[in-house]
Amino acid sequence: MNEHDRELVSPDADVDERAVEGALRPKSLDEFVGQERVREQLSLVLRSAQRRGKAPDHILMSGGPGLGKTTLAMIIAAELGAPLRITSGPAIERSGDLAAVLSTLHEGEVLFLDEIHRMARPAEEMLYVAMEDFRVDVVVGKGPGATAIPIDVAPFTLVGATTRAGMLPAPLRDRFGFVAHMDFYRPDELERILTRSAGLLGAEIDPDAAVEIAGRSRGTPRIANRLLRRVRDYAEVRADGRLTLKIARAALNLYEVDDEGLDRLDRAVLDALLRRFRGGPVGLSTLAVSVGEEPETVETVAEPFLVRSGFIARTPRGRVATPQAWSHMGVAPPPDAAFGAAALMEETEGS
Ligand SMILES: Nc1ncnc2c1ncn2[C@@H]1O[C@H](COP(=O)(O)OP(=O)(O)OP(=O)(O)O)[C@@H](O)[C@H]1O
Repeated sequence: MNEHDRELVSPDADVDERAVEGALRPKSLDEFVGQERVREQLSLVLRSAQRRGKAPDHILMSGGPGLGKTTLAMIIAAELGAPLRITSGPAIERSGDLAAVLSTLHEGEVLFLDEIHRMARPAEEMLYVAMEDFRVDVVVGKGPGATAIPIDVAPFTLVGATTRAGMLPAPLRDRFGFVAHMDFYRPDELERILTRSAGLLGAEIDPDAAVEIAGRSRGTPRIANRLLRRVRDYAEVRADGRLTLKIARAALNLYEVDDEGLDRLDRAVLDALLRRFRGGPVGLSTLAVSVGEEPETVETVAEPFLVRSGFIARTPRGRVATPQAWSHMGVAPPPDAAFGAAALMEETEGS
């Protein structure tokens, strides 16, 4: 499996793709599809702050990649009519990097800090103070002669994004006034996103083609938009440019993304688990060797979605196929296998 194959259903994006995505981003809360609860809560937070004429509380967004965190941060700034500064945890290696950003913020500015859980520890402590007291203490000198020089920070709103809210230290988490949990999208929401995106790309899409693409998009707008672009390419080269159900199916079958959104690696893992290991339990390394991949690749790339969608269960004795896996792959389970999986899952839940 090469990188290119994998990109199609990966929730992550590289720089080039992010540039393409820019054109498809909703610009206001009204245009933002789905995540109803988050939208409503956020709209209240923003409106009440505007009424009071103050910068809103700091906002934390948690959820997987490609669910719209960056898009929402841009929308927050736009709704407030405030400038937006974007940085990320990995870009802040020292507290000085953060001090440079904080000390140059303008009043009311929105600071978007992506992957906030990956920020260096000393910077994290500086951020607590800035969030609460709008001040940074810059330490000058070393050893006993070191002094902290306080610098005022203009009142700002921090919008932090993380794929792992659990990894944030409690003092940091507690300084956010509002936490938005971003969920995976329902198929009907993805259909709306696809129809809107097709319009922006200047392509005509039939409703049943949108349903088809949505079903294979793993609940993630980024993947939906990516599959849409591939189907559009196919429609332009092999047909008259219209995105019909037939074209959508043909294109996605060509790219080997099946009707559950599984790609070649996902299916290879399931196939080995079912046929070679009779549905498991089997250890991760053994399973990985049998599909010619590193255990880490199977664990981080294929497994999360297979587990999330209920094809694989992790048990103390190894990976086990669920009845859904047998039926999706069209393989008849040996008499003891399906029940073995159910029993092991119960064992896990009970333990
Ligand atoms: N609710 C939505 N409605 C319409 N389009 C959306 C929505 N959410 C995301 N998108 C689209 O999906 C793509 C990815 O969104 P975005 O970059 O905001 O995700 P992200 O959660 O910030 O991902 P990452 O964590 O990888 O940065 C963008 O093109 C965006 O326009």
